Amino acid sequence: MNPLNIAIAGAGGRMGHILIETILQTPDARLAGALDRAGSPGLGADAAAFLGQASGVAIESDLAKGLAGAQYLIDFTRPEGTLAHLAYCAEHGIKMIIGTTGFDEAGKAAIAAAAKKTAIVFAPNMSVGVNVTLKLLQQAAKALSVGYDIEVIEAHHRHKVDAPSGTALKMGEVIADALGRDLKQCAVYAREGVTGERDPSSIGFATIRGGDIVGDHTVLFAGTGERIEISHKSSSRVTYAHGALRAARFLADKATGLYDMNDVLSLND
Ligand SMILES: NC(=O)C1=CN([C@@H]2O[C@H](COP(=O)(O)OP(=O)(O)OC[C@H]3O[C@@H](n4cnc5c(N)ncnc54)[C@H](OP(=O)(O)O)[C@@H]3O)[C@@H](O)[C@H]2O)C=CC1
Ligand SMILES: O=C(O)C1=N[C@H](C(=O)O)C[C@H](O)C1
Repeated sequence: MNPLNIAIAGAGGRMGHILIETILQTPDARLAGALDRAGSPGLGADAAAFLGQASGVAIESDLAKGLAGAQYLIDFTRPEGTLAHLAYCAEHGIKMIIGTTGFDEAGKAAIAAAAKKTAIVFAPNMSVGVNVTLKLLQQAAKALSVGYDIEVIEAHHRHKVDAPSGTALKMGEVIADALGRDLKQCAVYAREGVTGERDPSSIGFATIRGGDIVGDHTVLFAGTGERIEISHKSSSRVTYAHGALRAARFLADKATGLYDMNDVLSLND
């Protein structure tokens, strides 16, 4: 069996490290390249140096060098980095697995456009558990559509730069869709001062940042006389890395198209 030749963007980042470690332990995958942004301190070093190992793959900022032997690019970086990689991958038919969060509408549109030229899985959370939780939320929202106030609470490590998390926003979208609401119209992202009473049609978001929290998400359905909480807690980033590799395997027979983890995990209704 030919291995999946995978390059990693953000090779020096938290997700980059766990992805490189996971690929080196995965028989059907081969580390085929490693990228980081120009100016990154790790450029030129072996991509597995942080493990005390030699992978034979140096970290590059030049996309042509870093992607020369790659069929897939797994990208967990920042929107501006992903969008630069996207243009190159679309042009060269390199399939992408995009885990980066924090895109604006124009960024999401650019990903959809690139998927006409190459195959892409784009998902704010690649863990199996979160994607199953999204299904539970869909069901709960339909059953609790009247008389329950909905609040999404997320907590992440002190280094996270975007808020609310991509996963929290996805949870809000899934719930809003199930209720026939538009998240853009009903989301409340912050409260301070005299806010007035809660609008029952709103979906509230609360963000906590601190320490080394990998990623916790809870959706609270608060009714009269009872509360339902649906929670997912990540204790290791390895679950995201395994999801990203499942996404790469899923793309093996796809030439173009935009997919999400529902497609990868066969969770579509
Ligand atoms: N979909 C999912 O399942 C998950 C998604 N994420 C998302 O993945 C992203 C990365 O998270 P994490 O690994 O914790 O972040 P880190 O900050 O640890 O890593 C980001 C990496 O991307 C590099 N980078 C930053 N800017 C650019 C750029 N403009 N071009 C190229 N590379 C760049 C950084 O380089 P340098 O350090 O030199 O700046 C670093 O190597 C976030 O958006 C996060 O929300 C995270 C976990 C799971
Ligand atoms: O930045 C992180 O760490 C994470 N980001 C993703 C998000 O924004 O939802 C996924 C996970 O929660 C970890």
